[in-house]
Amino acid sequence: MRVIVPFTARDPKTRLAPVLDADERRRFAFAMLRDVVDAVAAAGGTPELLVPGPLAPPADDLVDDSDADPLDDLPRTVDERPLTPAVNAALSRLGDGDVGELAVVMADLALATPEALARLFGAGGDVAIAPGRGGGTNALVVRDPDFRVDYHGTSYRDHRRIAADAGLSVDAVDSMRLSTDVDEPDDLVEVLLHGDGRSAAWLREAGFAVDTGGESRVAVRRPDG
Ligand SMILES: Nc1nc2c(ncn2[C@@H]2O[C@H](COP(=O)(O)OP(=O)(O)OP(=O)(O)O)[C@@H](O)[C@H]2O)c(=O)[nH]1
Ligand SMILES: C[C@H](OP(=O)(O)O)C(=O)O
Repeated sequence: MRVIVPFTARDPKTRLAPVLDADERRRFAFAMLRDVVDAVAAAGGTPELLVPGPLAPPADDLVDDSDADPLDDLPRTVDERPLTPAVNAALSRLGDGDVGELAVVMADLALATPEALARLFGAGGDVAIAPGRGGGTNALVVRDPDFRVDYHGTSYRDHRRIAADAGLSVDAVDSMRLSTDVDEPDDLVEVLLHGDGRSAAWLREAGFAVDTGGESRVAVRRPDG
């Protein structure tokens, strides 16, 4: 399965600005991207980056010199357009030659595991969707050239409608790990609680910890932040 991973390092993760400065958001975005690329490859997928320009990954965030960067030598398509037209251009390869299916997996799925992704890749339907909490579309598999994406807002609902209008079947994949995209400060607690990759390690290194201190809902704290 070829797996497109859209990623931008241009002022990424702005909704995390209340807790991370611009350089930190960029580093954390790369840590999540590396986790996602590792999980996609371990699930048997072939990751390809979809980026708006050249990438300059922060090498000093790797654990040590022997820590191979999963981004090295990864195939990448550069498309300066916004997310939706860039992904649709990538999906237009469907039906060419031997490209019978393509997956799109967002780079902010810090909890994605090989098992969860393998379940998505093996799901049925002309379109298989892993919804995000709040109505987004965190990952999908497309097997029909008539399907097009329309991201942002309640894109899960929009994608179901687009598929229905084209007469395509949809399989929804119920997965806590794929439904957790890391957008808001509250999402960081999920990474600390359930993550065991570079993203969780990066947050701990940056001083974040789970805060159970009397709130009705658990949060994160960063004593020096
Ligand atoms: N290639 C490409 N990827 C993008 C673009 N915008 C967002 N992405 C990626 O799409 C995925 C979902 O991004 P969002 O969470 O919607 O946006 P974000 O820019 O990361 O975060 P916010 O600034 O908080 O909205 C992430 O993997 C992003 O890196 C874009 O314009 N081009
Ligand atoms: C990609 C987009 O992400 P969001 O903007 O909802 O985080 C979506 O799920 O449609």
